Amino acid sequence: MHASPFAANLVVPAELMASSERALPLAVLLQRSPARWQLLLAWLLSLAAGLWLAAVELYAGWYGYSVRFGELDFVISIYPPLTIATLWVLWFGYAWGASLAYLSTLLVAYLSGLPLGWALLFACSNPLGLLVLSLVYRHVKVRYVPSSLPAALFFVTICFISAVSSATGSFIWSYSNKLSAMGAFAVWQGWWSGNFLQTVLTCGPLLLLATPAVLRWREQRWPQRAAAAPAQRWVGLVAVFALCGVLGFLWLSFWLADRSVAAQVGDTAQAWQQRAMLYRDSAMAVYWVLSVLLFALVFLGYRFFRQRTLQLQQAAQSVAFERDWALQRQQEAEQAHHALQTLNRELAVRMAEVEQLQQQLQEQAQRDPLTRLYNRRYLHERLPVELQHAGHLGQSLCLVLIDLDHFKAVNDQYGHAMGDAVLKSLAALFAGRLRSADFAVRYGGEEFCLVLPGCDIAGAAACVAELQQAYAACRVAGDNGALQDLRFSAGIACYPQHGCDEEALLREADAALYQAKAAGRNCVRYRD
Ligand SMILES: Nc1nc2c(ncn2[C@@H]2O[C@H](COP(=O)(O)OP(=O)(O)OP(=O)(O)O)[C@@H](O)[C@H]2O)c(=O)[nH]1
Repeated sequence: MHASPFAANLVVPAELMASSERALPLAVLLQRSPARWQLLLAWLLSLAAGLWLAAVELYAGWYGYSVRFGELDFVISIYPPLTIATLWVLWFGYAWGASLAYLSTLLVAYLSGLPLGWALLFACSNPLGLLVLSLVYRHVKVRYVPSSLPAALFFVTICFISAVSSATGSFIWSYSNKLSAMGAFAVWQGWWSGNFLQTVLTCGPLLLLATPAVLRWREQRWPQRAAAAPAQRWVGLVAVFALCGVLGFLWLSFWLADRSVAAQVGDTAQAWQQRAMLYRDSAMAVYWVLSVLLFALVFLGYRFFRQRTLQLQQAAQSVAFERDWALQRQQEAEQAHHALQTLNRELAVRMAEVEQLQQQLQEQAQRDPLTRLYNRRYLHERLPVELQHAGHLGQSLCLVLIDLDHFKAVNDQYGHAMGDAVLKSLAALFAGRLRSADFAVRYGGEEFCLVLPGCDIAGAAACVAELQQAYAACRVAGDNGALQDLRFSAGIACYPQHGCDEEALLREADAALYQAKAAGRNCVRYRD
């Protein structure tokens, strides 16, 4: 039995392995197992660590590195809870990391004096950026561990898109803190660049170092089923999302720069100078963002078409494999068919041989070997059938017993060979003179029996008389001389008048034969 191996042939190349493991649902916390407490404890410790680090920053009054970008001073903000939340998103799923990011940001914002309403809104910014990250990694087949160059480049790209997405929070911050447009622009630039650099520089190494151990720990407690096939439409969605984000980024960059100068300085020459400088600085930022975007789109497109190409190649391979497999099966079937035909032919030959042997055996069982006449067994088989047939047709049937006269003397005088020859010559006479419906049987040593269906006594007597004449005319030659004028006596019994069965008829014919012998031989007798 051949199993189609084409399914086994569909091996996904290593580089197309599912990028992120399937998310661990929050519902695992409801399962009755010690592992849920470990997980909850780990999550709470992560939250506490993030909050503690954020609080340290808050009270130390240090939010990141100050840099000068052209004429603009801004702080590349560092926000520790973001690193922890990103790792939770990638290792355990969006819900774990997003909830952690939201709660820590909410607390930090509230502690730093933001009104609760604004804080609740503001805390959505990082989960928004993480959503982009999570969506991309769940639906594009790239490993999130940056262990190879493509994976690392993809990681940097996605971190950038995620950072730009989450930087929307900077406007809420600026607005709620009543910062000028110029200040908002600086906060925003610092937010996304800090977010981006922090994620790449802290999460990247941590993912490389700790992912195997974390996943082993997770796998032991919550073994995963096979990852679902990624939906290709998400690739397009993510690309559109990124494009919209960056186009928004460009528009905001110029709008803020323009507004800041127009609002603060007015339409003077100094204002125009400041405006030109801001445009130049923004253009630089735009240049870098566009470069990254271009790279991201090219990379995403490359990955997408590579995946599609590989899938097509695999499909073509499996079709070719399936076709070869089917051809092979067909060849095997043809070979089997030929072998079967040869066997059938051999079987037919053997069957014919067996039939021939059976016929020979049957002949041997029914014939006398010396005279080739039927034997007594045949008479017992055939006579009842002939009697039944005669009864159906209302016809008569004669049975004649023949015994050679003085045959012993032949043997004694000329030898057994001559005796055999005499027996054979009489048998030949029967074969030549009887009708096709009649048959002759060698009944005993020198005794013969004739069965003549449809024949009455007169007909039988005439037949016997002809045979006696012919026999007398026979000349049988042997080594010791030749014999002529051979004689036999006969007794006739006729169905139905002398009997209706084999035994009665044989008895009657034997009695008649006895009478013929008694009457001097070379004659025929029957009862009228
Ligand atoms: N050569 C030869 N002789 C046979 C065969 N079967 C029987 N005999 C001989 O046939 C002879 C029969 O002799 P008997 O029964 O005395 O009969 P008979 O000499 O013909 O005398 P009647 O029948 O009275 O005329 C015996 O000598 C048998 O040996 C045979 O197959 N071949």
